[in-house]
Formats: sequence, C-alpha cells, structure tokens
Amino acid sequence: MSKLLRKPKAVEISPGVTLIHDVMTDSSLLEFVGMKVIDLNPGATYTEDLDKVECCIVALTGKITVSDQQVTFENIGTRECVFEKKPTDSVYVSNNQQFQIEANSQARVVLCYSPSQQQLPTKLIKAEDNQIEYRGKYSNKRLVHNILPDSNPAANSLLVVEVFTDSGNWSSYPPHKHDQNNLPYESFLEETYYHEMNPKQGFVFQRVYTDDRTLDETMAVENGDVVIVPKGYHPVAVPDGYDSYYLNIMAGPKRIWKFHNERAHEWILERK
Ligand SMILES: O=C[C@H](O)[C@@H](O)[C@H](O)CC(=O)O
Repeated sequence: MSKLLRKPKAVEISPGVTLIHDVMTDSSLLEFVGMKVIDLNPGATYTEDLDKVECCIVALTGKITVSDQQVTFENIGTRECVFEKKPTDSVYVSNNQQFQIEANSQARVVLCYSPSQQQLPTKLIKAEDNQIEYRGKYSNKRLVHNILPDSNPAANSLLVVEVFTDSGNWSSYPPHKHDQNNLPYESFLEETYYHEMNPKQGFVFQRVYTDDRTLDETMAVENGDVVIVPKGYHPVAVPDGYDSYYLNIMAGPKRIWKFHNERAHEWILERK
C-alpha cells in the first residue's frame, strides 16, 4: 500500500472518544501539516493543550461545544452528513492554548494543525462565513467551501478547505502542485486529504506525482482514508455513480495558496 495512504482506525483514547486518524508531523512525511480525526459519543469530551501549533477544529458532522479557557462556542455544527453539502462551523485555536470539545450529539471532528508562534485570538469560523466556489467545467466541476483560506487572517500558517466532487468528475484538476517556495509563481504548501464517499462503498483514484516522476503514486482511495501530499501534483478522479468529499489541510513556510498547473494539461482550462 502506498506510503501516502492512511486507512482509518478506531482506537478508543478516552471514554466515548475514538481516534480515527492521527497524522502528525512526527509520524508522517510532513513537516508543517498535522491532522487528527476523532469521533465523540454524546456527552464525551476531548481536551488538548497546544504547544507551538495552531488548530482549526472542524465540526465535520454532529453538534459540539468548543471552549478554551476564555470563550465557549456552544452547539456548533450544521450537518449530520457531509453530503448534505452545507458549510459547517469551525473554531480556530492558536498556539499555547488549551481547548476542550464536548459532543452535544454523536460527532466527528477533524483537528487541523500547523506551526504557530504568534498567538492569535480564538475564533468561531461560522458556516455562513465560508467562501463558496463553483469551480471547473465539463467533467471537472466541483463545489468548494473555503473554511480558512489565505484571505482570512485568523491563522498564522493554516489553510483549510473542503471540496465536493460529483459522480464522473475530476477535481484538483487539471493537475496542480504547490511544492516550491518560489513566490510570486508558486508557494510551498504540504497538504492532506481526508476523503469520504457516497455511497460509502465507493472509491476514487488519486495520483500524487512529481515532474521527474521520482514520486508517482496512484491510489484507490476509500471512504475515511487520508492521503498525504508532501509534494507534487495530486488530481482526484471520481467514478460514475459515486460522489466524493474531501477536506484539505495545507501549510508551509508562507500562508499563501499559489499553485502551478502542470503545463501538459493546462489546455484543459482553455476550453470554451
Ligand atoms: O491545492 C488545493 C487542493 O488540491 C484542493 O483544494 C483543490 O484546489 C480542489 C480543487 O480545486 O478541485
């Protein structure tokens, strides 16, 4: 199995809290981006002390209450299933802060981490404040919810976005990369994909590859899988009959999303 593909697990880490994914920089190919996926039963609580990282707490499904030692955001979250295609609520918590999550219902939460030195205010990122985009044409149409884009100054290095790609379409396509610290032409951002499928037995194909093909992995990615993108192009293809969801976390030396399209496929964008 590719070293870029992580399958979901189910480890109960405290009463009512199950760890589904734990992709942190000390156990992955990544230096900047970390992520955890946790399930919480109603009434269960999860507490974490952040060191020199910031965290975006995404209420993926269900209702949660999030607090640090000063503020509390009660009963946030907007959906029971990501395929309701409604934006959801998130909370930004900065470095050297403690946060607690309490589940008001059965909930799945994605914890998105990246380096942070300068402590910023804890902030509710409301669903209605997500920037919505309809990208692409022909068979690369997708719906994008920008949860924490580089235009939002709430974070020091973290970028979070979710993407819905319907049956028979491609996304993260034409292939693009952001693995060079070469602004204004390209930024260096590591990336993770947390995938869900509808129906659940579905899969997508994702290829992660570099210009020189020293990295070239094509994976069948299933519901709940995580794909790690340390570098390279990273297109996703969705088979007929299934809809795809993924949550992207990006971070690097500069909090700017400036990607480079693979020249060989850039003509895709020129079609009328
Ligand atoms: O670089 C960002 C990620 O590859 C995705 O968020 C991608 O941009 C989604 C898309 O445009 O299809």
